[in-house]
Formats: sequence, C-alpha cells, structure tokens
Amino acid sequence: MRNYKIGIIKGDGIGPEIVEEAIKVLDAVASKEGFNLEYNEYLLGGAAVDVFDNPCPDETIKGSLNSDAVLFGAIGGPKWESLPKEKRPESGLLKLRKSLGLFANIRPAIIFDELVNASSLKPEVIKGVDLTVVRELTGGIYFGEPRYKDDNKAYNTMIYTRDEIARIAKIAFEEAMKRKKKVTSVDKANVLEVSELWREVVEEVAKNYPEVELEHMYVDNAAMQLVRDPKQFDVILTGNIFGDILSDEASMIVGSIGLLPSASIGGKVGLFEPIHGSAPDIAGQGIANPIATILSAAMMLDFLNETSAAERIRNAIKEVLKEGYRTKDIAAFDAKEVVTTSEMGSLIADHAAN
Ligand SMILES: NC(=O)c1ccc[n+]([C@@H]2O[C@H](COP(=O)([O-])OP(=O)(O)OC[C@H]3O[C@@H](n4cnc5c(N)ncnc54)[C@H](O)[C@@H]3O)[C@@H](O)[C@H]2O)c1
Ligand SMILES: CC(C)[C@H](C(=O)O)[C@@H](O)C(=O)O
Ligand SMILES: [Mg+2]
Repeated sequence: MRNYKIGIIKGDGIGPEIVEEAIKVLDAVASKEGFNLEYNEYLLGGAAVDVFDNPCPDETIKGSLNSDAVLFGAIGGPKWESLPKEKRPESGLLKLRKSLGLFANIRPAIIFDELVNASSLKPEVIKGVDLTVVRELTGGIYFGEPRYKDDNKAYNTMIYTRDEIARIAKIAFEEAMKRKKKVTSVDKANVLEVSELWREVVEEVAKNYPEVELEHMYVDNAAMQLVRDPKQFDVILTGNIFGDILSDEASMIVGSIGLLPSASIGGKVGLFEPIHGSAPDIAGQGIANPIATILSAAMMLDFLNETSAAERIRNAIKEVLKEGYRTKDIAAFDAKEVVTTSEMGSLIADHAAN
C-alpha cells in the first residue's frame, strides 16, 4: 500500500480545530483510495514557545524534512505578542519556511458557484473567478537586512536578487501554462528600484514562455482591479509583502478568508496551509471555517500525486455547499443550515468517503 509520512503542525488559536477537520477528511479519502497516511505532530509558534521557549524548534524542522509533506494550521495570538521578536510565533513560521526552502507560495482563489451570493461583490463580477497568486515567500522586505528599530527610527529593507526573481517567475509561468496562459506581474516599479529589477527579470523569464501573455501592473492598481474585475486575472506573480496583502483581498472575492488554501513549495517537502491566521477572536467557539485547511490538504494530495483523492475532496466540498450547509462566516446567503467547524468537517468527510 502507498504510505505517506505527513507532518502535522496545528499551531495556535483556531489552528488545532481546523487541522483536526482536515485530518478527518484525509482519513476518509485515504481509506477510499487505498493509501495510508502516517501522521507525526510537531510544534510551531506560540504552542512551541510555551513548551520549548522557541517558536521553531529544531525538532520541527527535522521532522518536517523527514516528512513527505506537512499540513499546517496557523500560528500567533495576543498571548505572545509582547515577546521579543525572535520569540514571537510569526518569527517561527518565517524560520520554518526559510529552513525548508519554500520560496514559492501558491494561493488559488476559486469561487464556488454555490457561494456567489456570499461575496460582497456582485454575482456577475465574481461568478467564474479562478485566479492564483504566486507569492515569493523567502525574500523581500520580510527577510531583508539591514533592519532596525529604536525609539526614533525604524527601517526594513526590500531586497530581491536576480536569481530569487527568476525562480519565482518560472514557477508563475509554469503555473500559467497549466491554466489560462496569462501572468500579471505586480510591483511598484514607478517608485522602487527593487521593482525595476523585478520587471527586467520577469521580462527575461517570459521569453521562455512565448505562449503566455505577460502584463505588468502597479500594486495599487492591482488592489483596485481585483475588486473591480477579478476575472481579468489568471496568475498574479508578486513579491512577499504584496502577495500577502493581495491574497487576503482575493479571499473576499470568493466570500471568506476561511476558504483560501495555499501550497508553499520549492524545497524537498511542501507545506500546506490556509492563508488566514489563528483568528484568536473566534478560537474555541467552534465557528471557524475549516474549508481553507481542507482545500490545503487537497493541494497536499495533488503534490503527492494522489490527484484522484484531491479531486474527491474538492467535489465533497462542492456537494456539502450545494446542500446548503454553511459555517458562520459564509452563512449570510443561501444557508439551509449553519453548522459548526466539526460538523462541516464531518459532512465533507462523509461525502468524500462515498
Ligand atoms: N499563516 C499563519 O499562521 C498566519 C497568517 C495570518 C496571520 N497570522 C497570525 O494570526 C494572528 C491573528 O491575525 P489576524 O487577526 O490579523 O488575521 P486572521 O486571519 O487570523 O483573522 C482575520 C479575521 O478573519 C477571521 N478568520 C480567519 N480565519 C477564519 C476562518 N477559518 N473561519 C472564519 N473566520 C476566519 C478572524 O476571525 C478575523 O476576524 C496574528 O498573530 C497573526 O500574526 C498567522
Ligand atoms: C503570520 C505572517 C508571518 C504570515 C505572512 O505574512 O506570511 C501570514 O500573514 C501569512 O499570510 O501566512
Ligand atoms: Mg497573510
């Protein structure tokens, strides 16, 4: 039997609740499709600070590298906010991404027909939206040196090298080749030198993909165009911080941040995580939407070449939504019944097993 070692990182806040539901669904499809998943749990973020006084213990890095793939919930929360920066949960996540070499973060935003009324945008604007943000994940202003803060002055540095830009651009063009063959590269080249280089290198990489249409867009315009006419986009290629912001924005086109999954790739092992955070405001209430994490688990199965199991999960989600089940965040329209996090997970698992 095919056997996969899956690292599980639940994290903080709603992390444990949503990862539990994804595991339920993974177990349902694994037995149906005839493969076995072996789970090993690791600590990251606040949960790791509480035990090891370290937001990204070596054991988590080693365990992740020994896995075939890692499924991750979310980290962070007010409990750890005032710790020194190196002890904060967010630093732990950045260290894990960097240590695993995960320079590419793929964040698809695909609307479910059943949820066109859940978005605050008009149905005709969003019906059929299928775009993906390819976000650079281990460079840019998040990691640039020098960085500094005192009482009067603080700064960070946005750096990209030619190689860093070329490798993320290649991922975006390869993605576009599998899709509608359009790349929109988003930058701030009217102001920033780092964006000028970004543009030059993206142009060079584009020469290897003559079938793909390339356009450049300033990030402020892109933020506006996303809500004006999201269907104009296929692949959005952008840097670390712009990708972080635009993908949260894209989630509201689809209806809720609780719906957007992601795959962080580029190293030996992929890390699969929802784009949202640990949502401390709703943690422990059983109202978090587990679909982003369940879709991340489906992306993980695609990565493991278990594509039919991944498709089974996506179909199960569509059926459950079609039947009118909604978590609170997407309950405003067309809900037959509002369900808890755990009920949503069980419904999807049941459908996926049939
Ligand atoms: N990848 C990650 O682990 C990650 C990502 C983003 C933020 N964070 C961290 O999470 C903490 C909270 O950050 P934030 O509040 O700015 O962002 P957040 O994404 O956690 O929450 C923003 C809003 O969206 C809601 N929300 C998020 N996920 C949801 C879900 N699955 N279902 C329903 N509603 C959901 C929350 O209730 C909140 O109102 C911070 O410590 C932040 O650093 C972690
Ligand atoms: C928590 C934070 C470091 C992280 C990021 O900015 O990458 C988060 O917002 C995300 O989108 O995964
Ligand atoms: Mg973010």
